[in-house]
Amino acid sequence: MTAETVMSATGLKRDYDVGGGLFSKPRVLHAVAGVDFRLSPRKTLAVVGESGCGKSTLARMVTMIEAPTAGTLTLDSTDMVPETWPQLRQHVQIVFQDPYGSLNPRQRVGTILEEPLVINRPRMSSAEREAKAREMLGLVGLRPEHYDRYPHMFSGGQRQRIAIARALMLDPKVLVLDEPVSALDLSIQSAIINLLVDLQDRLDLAYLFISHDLSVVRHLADDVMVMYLGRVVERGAKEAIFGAPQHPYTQALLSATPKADPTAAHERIKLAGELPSPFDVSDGCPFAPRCWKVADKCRRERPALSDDAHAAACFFPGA
Ligand SMILES: Nc1ncnc2c1ncn2[C@@H]1O[C@H](COP(=O)(O)OP(=O)(O)OP(=O)(O)O)[C@@H](O)[C@H]1O
Repeated sequence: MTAETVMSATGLKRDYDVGGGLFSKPRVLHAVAGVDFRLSPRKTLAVVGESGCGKSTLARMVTMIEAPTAGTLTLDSTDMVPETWPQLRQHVQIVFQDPYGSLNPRQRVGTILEEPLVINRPRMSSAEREAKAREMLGLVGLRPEHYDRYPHMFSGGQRQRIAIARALMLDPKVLVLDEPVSALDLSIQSAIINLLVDLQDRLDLAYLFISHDLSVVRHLADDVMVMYLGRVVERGAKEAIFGAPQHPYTQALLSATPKADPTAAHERIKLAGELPSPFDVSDGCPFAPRCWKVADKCRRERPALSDDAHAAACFFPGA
């Protein structure tokens, strides 16, 4: 691993036993089915894909809420296993989609911000905690008097700023941003995205940015990982993914996103059918049932993802 990798995953898997009763065995659902990635300081890796592709499961493993079924996760070369979670957790913080549900309505902003310090920095004095909370309020663009207010007194965008400030209280290395602007009005989204860009720069943060919205990813990402049914089907630098998508699934996702240049020719690819049941994944390519390029080989064999900087798990990549 290079010194420039803050977090890495190798062969990461998470299975769930689903169903099962008196007369039937539970079935195994492969929510994340072998994912590799590297995250560098000051960089943003975007994870994109439809609902159900495994993004939230990945976020739960990375934030040490759930252990992987198989594979390894490391933070600064230390394995992230239940024994090391207590010492590593403070370095990986998460910002959720819903700024209304993620803040305790009965607590003042100051209390909300200081809670992680009360738990993780027991020797810090209350004056030091307050100073840190006020510093973070300023950093996210809020005012000192907001310290004493309650969440209901803020707009959605301001609440998300509070959630971001709380995530920064322990000086993390990695922020997991789980659809952080999806619940906000369009006009507020760009202000929050600009804030995230500014904070990354100032605080040397690495972002794992989970989103189904490619137009947001276009603004924030350095690298992009496209997931489908628990697997990475394409990954590469943002410019490569947006400029020359190789996997038919990525092409379909992109064709449904407004273009940076609205005058450019642009044909929308309609995907046939819904995301299939995660139980019905065959030995072949998981995307085969919805793919317009499908050939016999795709139904029999699963295409691998190469180690190339820009790679697509497809037998017929490209236009
Ligand atoms: N605790 C669980 N028990 C059983 N199945 C689960 C559990 N958590 C997730 N799954 C299943 O794993 C698959 C991936 O789910 P996940 O929530 O990670 O996807 P997602 O891409 O984050 O979707 P969304 O954007 O809707 O949250 C889905 O088929 C889901 O039903």
